[in-house]
Amino acid sequence: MTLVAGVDSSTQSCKVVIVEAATGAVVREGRAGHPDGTSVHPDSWWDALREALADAGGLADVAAVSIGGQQHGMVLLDAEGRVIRDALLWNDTRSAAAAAQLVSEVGAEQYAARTGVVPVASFTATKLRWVRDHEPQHVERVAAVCLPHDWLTWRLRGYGPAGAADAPLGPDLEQLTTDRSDASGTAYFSTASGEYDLELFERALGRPGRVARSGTAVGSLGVVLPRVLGPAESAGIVGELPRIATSATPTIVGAGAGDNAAAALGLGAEPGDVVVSIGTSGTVFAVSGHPVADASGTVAGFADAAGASLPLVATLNAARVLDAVARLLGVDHDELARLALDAEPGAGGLVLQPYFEGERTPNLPDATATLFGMTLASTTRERLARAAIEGMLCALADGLDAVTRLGVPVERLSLIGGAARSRAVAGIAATVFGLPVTVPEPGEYVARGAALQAAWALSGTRPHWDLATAIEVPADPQPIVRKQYAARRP
Ligand SMILES: Nc1ncnc2c1ncn2[C@@H]1O[C@H](COP(=O)(O)OP(=O)(O)O)[C@@H](O)[C@H]1O
Ligand SMILES: O=C(CO)[C@@H](O)[C@H](O)COP(=O)(O)O
Repeated sequence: MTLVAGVDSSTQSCKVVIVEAATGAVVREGRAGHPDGTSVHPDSWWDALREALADAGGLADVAAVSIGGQQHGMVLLDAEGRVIRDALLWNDTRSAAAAAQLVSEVGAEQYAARTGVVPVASFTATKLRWVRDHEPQHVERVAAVCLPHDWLTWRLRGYGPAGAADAPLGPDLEQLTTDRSDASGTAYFSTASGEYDLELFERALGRPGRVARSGTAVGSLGVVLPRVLGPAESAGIVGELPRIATSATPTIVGAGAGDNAAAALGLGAEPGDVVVSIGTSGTVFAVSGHPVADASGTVAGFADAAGASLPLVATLNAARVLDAVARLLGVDHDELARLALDAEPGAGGLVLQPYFEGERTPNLPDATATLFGMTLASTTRERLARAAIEGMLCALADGLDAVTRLGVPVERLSLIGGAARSRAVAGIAATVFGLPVTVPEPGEYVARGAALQAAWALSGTRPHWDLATAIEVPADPQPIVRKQYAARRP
């Protein structure tokens, strides 16, 4: 039996699944936590990856592995392969003014036409501009810029800071790789052409960039950007690393992907399928045959991990909204779900605008959350629980509207991510979206997509694995919910 592994290095944790290459059946799993915060040292992801791999029984019997990861995070490396500063993550909003500045210099239409996206604080380019403006002491040291999954892929292959025991191959920056899906979240890459837009990179950091190329002389001009691999390409092989049981036969390392694109692979999403993921971020995305350019900036025209496009809307406030309200009510997630299901659609007029962490869609980086419609009658535990789920889902339903307005077809909606495990979320989603909702069997779909990519790199042919459905909820439109929410829109 040939085994392959997939990794989801996400915001809150690192998850590993080891599956049969032929069927996708899960054989072993592992996980490890990531630190809190929106500015994180990449070493903590590397530690978590090794811990999660060990928890999953190691890679000794695994033929190929691939890494899906949280998108957009800015990893800066110096010429010795050292991390220059903590990575600024996708949910760090300090670069909101830098984003506005870049858009005013280039124009929203131009950005959308050249890259598929209009920068907001989440995108890597805006973080580079923030560093240029606020930490100029770092700028001249930057020898390479990469993303979380690019850096972990490089580390897993045995590269890393000069002299580190767990980086036997040393700091060869020319070995950095990425894929289209993650590169398309930088705001200096064209989804349509599959090439970096080096003028936009230089505009952001104030230094010229160039693509990594083996054999380039040390000291060559330009900041190194990872080479963009195709969906079935491999980045190399797993290095001989302490704490990772490696086999006599080399373990191939796949290209890896942004987490949402990996989830689309893991679900086997096709045109007509819309995926709603409720993890730290809330995302709504679809696989599309055509690149999308939305100059309003609501829909990001990302690339997928299989050669197509992945129009996507992301919110900053998703599963953690439910965590916060459960904490406030002093209950666990099962009890929160029970409470919510005991309240009526619309929660008696209680509306939670869930901008706890600022918001990205709509672009309100400094916003805070607000509870509207509190009366003596509406202010109950049940209605608060329901308002939390409804508010979080209404923000995503606005996202779905934006995706469909661009002509992306919607035939089926699948719900994934940590909060899809809630007993209440799928049922309430059917009232808010007004569509049938499918929840696949609980599982790590980003990691599964990465594993599928690993199997693809191994055999050269895209595998098609069966997917088991746990819950199917028929459409149950309750227009009152979105009407109330819309009335409170900023
Ligand atoms: N049954 C549940 N109901 C609601 N939320 C849940 C449930 N189980 C887990 N979660 C939440 O899901 C989130 C983790 O989801 P995950 O998709 O792994 O996040 P990420 O990929 O962003 O790290 C956590 O905030 C966790 O509290
Ligand atoms: O910023 C985005 C998508 O544009 C987020 O979806 C990140 O990719 C983080 O994902 P999670 O860790 O929340 O799954």
